[in-house]
This record gives sequence, C-alpha cells and structure tokens, in this order.
Amino acid sequence: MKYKALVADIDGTITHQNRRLNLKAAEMLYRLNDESGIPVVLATGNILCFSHAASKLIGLSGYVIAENGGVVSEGFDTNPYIMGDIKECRKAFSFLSEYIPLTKLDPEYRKTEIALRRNFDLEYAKNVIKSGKYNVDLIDTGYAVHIKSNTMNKGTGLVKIAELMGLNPKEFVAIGDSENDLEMIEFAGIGIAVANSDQKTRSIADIVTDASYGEGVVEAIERLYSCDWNDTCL
Ligand SMILES: O=C(O)COP(=O)(O)O
Ligand SMILES: [Mg+2]
Repeated sequence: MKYKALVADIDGTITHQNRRLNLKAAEMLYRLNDESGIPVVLATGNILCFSHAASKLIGLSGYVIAENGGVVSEGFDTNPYIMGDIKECRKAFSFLSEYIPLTKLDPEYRKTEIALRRNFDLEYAKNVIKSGKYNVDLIDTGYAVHIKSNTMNKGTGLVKIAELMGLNPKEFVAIGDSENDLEMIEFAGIGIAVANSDQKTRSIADIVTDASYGEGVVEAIERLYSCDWNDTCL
C-alpha cells in the first residue's frame, strides 16, 4: 500500500452543499479508519472544538487540522499544537474594517486566525489587504472568508500531523474542494478534488472525481480500494 492515511476537508467535501454531513461519506470514513487501518484526519477552516466534535461523531480518532492549519490536534484528550499567530490577522482585520463592514464568525474560539461572513466584495478586500502589506492571506472557502497568516495552511498542518503520526505527507491521500485545501492537496502523495471544487483546486489536483460533495468522497475511496491504496489504476 502506497497510501497509508487520508486527510479530508469538511465543508463542501464530506458534506452536502448546505453543510449537512453526507452520511455515506461519513460511514466510509469510519470504516476506513476503524476497520481498514487507514487513519482519517479531518482538516478544516473551522475551530478545534467543532473539528473534534465532527471527528467524534463520525467515529474517528481526534486527529484534526483546524483553523486552516493554525491548530493541530492528535487526539481528544491531548493539548493542541498552536501553529499560527493571530496578532498579524488582528492588525489586518482592523485595517480592512476601516474600508468594509465585517462580521467575525465565532471569534471567542479562534486561536490563530479570523473568520468572516461572506457578505462583502472579496476582490476589493484583497486589494485593500495588499495595500496594507500584512503577512496574511484572505481566502474564501465557499462558506467563510478567512484572514490567516501566510506562513500556515492546511499543507503545513499536514506536515505537522504526519510527523506526529510517524508518516510522510506523501503517504497521505488528501481530498478537498476549495482554495484553503490547495497546499494540503499539493503536499499529499495524491491530491483529489471533488467535482464541485473551484477551478484552481480542480487544476492542481491529481484527480477530480465525477461526483460532487460527499458523493465524490465515496467515489474517491471506492477507487482507492480498487487499486489497493496504490495509484496504479486511478
Ligand atoms: O470554515 C470554513 O470556512 C469551511 O471550512 P472547510 O475547510 O471545512 O471547508
Ligand atoms: Mg471545504
């Protein structure tokens, strides 16, 4: 077996379009982790407690990359690794707020980055941020816009979690749907985009599934099983 673990994005990937968990994908991830000995990591822009709850409810082991790589956890009862620094994001947020009214999402729980409601002109905001020369990225997941440090992402989170699991990132299959998944898809041994993914994510992925959202995850995992977790027949 070339691939020994799987890292999956949450929103837009293992869900339906409206963020409801795709139960077929969840069942497949559970079996993969519990019966086939392929550990499953969840990677999301969402906060640590949400990610842990998702992992627990699917029946996984608590390996999560939260806040777009800012927070990495190797279990439910362990101290998380804080990989990012929120200070630069706060400065960028204050600067951007002078130009655009912004609504923060769950700020009381975020340790390393700032998530915003998607109710403003993103291209304009990106230009404003660029003019301020902050070391941050503004990224749109399709569900929220994030102000995050430009030195951390789900790819750097994958490098950390792979180290904690005694694996190489190239032994991972990564699956996602949007620009916050790009580095994770690149750093993994094989990167998969579900069919609903944005153009850039589709273009850097090794494989784009025929099916969208959670159905795409089911398709990808079935294809991997049929290749015995190698990429020879994909
Ligand atoms: O928190 C978001 O913006 C969406 O998160 P995702 O990384 O699970 O798609
Ligand atoms: Mg997503």
